[in-house]
Amino acid sequence: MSARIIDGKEFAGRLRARVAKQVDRVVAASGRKPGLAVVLVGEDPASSVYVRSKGKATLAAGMESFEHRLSADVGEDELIALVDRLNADPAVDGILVQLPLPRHIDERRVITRIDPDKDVDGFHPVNAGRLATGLEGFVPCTPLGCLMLLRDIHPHLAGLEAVVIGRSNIVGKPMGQLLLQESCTVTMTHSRTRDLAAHVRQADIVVAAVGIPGFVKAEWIKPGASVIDVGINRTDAGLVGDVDSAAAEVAGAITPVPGGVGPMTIAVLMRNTLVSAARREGVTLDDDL
Ligand SMILES: Nc1nc(=O)c2c([nH]1)NC[C@@H]1CN(c3ccc(C(=O)N[C@@H](CCC(=O)O)C(=O)O)cc3)C=[N+]21
Repeated sequence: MSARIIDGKEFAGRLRARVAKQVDRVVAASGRKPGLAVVLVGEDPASSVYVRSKGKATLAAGMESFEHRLSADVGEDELIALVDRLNADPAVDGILVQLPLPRHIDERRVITRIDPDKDVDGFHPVNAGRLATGLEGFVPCTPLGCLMLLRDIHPHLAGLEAVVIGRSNIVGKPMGQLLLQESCTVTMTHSRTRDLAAHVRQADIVVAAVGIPGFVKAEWIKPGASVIDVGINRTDAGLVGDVDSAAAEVAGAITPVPGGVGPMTIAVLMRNTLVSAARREGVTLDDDL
């Protein structure tokens, strides 16, 4: 049996189209476009590529893009001052500070400085707390994109066994919260988990976010399970995920790398920016976002 390949790129394209359609409502109500500010410190090539594609997607959705490129040796206080200006700027609905930051900058200080109601990345501890307690806030783009793909495959997620591999604040932890909110039975696994294979074998849903190429073996996957591969690893063989490619022979559905979760991350960023603008302007949006 061969798995259904989940076309994240196509799904993301449709989400972006729904976002673009509703941007007009904010424009009509407020006389301005939703605005996303992206801050890039330094010139890491991969980060530059991501920032460029975020800017392009923002403009394509009919929103305003503000790009701030700072040199790698910028002082922490200067970065904080920029965040303060963006917090105070009424044209800015969303603020994204591209991670990772150079080592001399305290990432937590920068993230916690962002106004939680402009934190379209959902990285601020206030938004993590809102997610954990079921309050309205911003959910990190990658796990929310994964959930959208999973909902498409499983109209009834309740009661399914979900195994999350990886416990980062950016993917693993919020992914676990989202699946729990959907009434899945969630197992959080990580580098210290004993007999990871035994956990994965029980799973109807596997979300892999460890950053190690081919870490999740095909033999671990329960036949027919849905596999979401969050890994984006650059190897000599090109971009590869965290899941062994042979898993596509066992799974019921699986996301490819590239073309799976990555494009969803950017589409959800557009969605979160629109939602932020709508909240700030008192505009109602359709619930197909
Ligand atoms: N504050 C912050 N927010 C982020 O959301 C954030 C970040 N920092 N730092 C870096 C990671 C990485 N990230 C990706 C976005 C899109 C693709 C994507 O579109 N990937 C394409 C391929 C792109 C390629 O060829 O490299 C795909 O998987 O098909 C990948 C990775 C967002 N990140």
